[in-house]
Amino acid sequence: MTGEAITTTGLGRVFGDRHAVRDLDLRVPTGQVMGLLGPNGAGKTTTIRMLTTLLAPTSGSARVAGLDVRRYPARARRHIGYVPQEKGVRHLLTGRESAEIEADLHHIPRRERDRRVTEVLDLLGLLPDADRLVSEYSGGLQRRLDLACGLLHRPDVLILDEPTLGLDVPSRRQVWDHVRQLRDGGGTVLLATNYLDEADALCDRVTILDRGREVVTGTPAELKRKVGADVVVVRTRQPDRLGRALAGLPWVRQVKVVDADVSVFVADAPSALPAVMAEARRHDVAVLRATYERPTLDDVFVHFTGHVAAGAQ
Ligand SMILES: Nc1ncnc2c1ncn2[C@@H]1O[C@H](COP(=O)(O)OP(=O)(O)OP(=O)(O)O)[C@@H](O)[C@H]1O
Repeated sequence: MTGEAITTTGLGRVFGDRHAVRDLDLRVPTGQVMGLLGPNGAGKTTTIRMLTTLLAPTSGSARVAGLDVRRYPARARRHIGYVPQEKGVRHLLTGRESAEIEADLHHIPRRERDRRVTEVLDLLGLLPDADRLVSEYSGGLQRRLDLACGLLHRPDVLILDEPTLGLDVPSRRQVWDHVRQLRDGGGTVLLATNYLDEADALCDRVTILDRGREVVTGTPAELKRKVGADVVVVRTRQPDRLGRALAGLPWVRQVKVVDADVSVFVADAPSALPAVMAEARRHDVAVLRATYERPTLDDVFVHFTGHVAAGAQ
């Protein structure tokens, strides 16, 4: 599959007089991980339900793997692996049995089934636990089993709703590693998340939704650049001398001196830091400490939505 794995055009859904999703133009290139971010009620799940053919749009259109989801829902579903927020309870089954049932739902023939089940369990590192009851699984294992089940029919596009909700840090990182592995193997992933560190670590691009509308789309780095500059902060006993030396240099956007700290606003802090240090040396300024700060995706989120993300710790 080449080009765009997911394309929506003016996609919308109304419930009564409430616009859950409005006029959404989403483009997810093949082979990328795309994040859908937004405060609670922003329309992430509604978007995902329309893309996975579970909910009919009230306006616009959506194509997944080149197939219009309204016109060809069954064909589109064959290309989509969907892992919802809450999977059905299957505590009385082993991991392997759960995957087998899922394979049956996809009408995978018996002989092929056993091979595929072993393949996906292996891919997610679940073979050692395959024959234990799911009721004995940790949250992280359960989530990896959900992912495994989403991959059984070898979908081109994987759609995940809050893939690491409620998981501890090591389990979250494991899930991230698996998502990256899928992307590196050529797969496309769309995921909704409330965790901005997750979006930053995992997503090639993100779209922020608010009240059903797209607010902004870009790579995490592009979005951070949109909200502001990086800052190099230098602590020194001669802050005014350093401030004067730096002000007016072409690569310095702004200098602020507060007590012993000189804050230097620049486009890219890691590359500006050595230049700041060189200026300090040239003007005989002794540096006590130098650090830098970059805007985070949390800053981006607040900037564009005016809300703090629900998943922010
Ligand atoms: N079946 C429904 N009937 C009526 N309103 C709905 C329905 N589903 C969603 N909504 C409304 O649509 C809006 C978007 O909801 P949605 O679940 O898509 O948001 P979300 O971004 O996924 O939020 P969360 O992070 O809380 O899951 C909300 O105002 C919600 O109340």
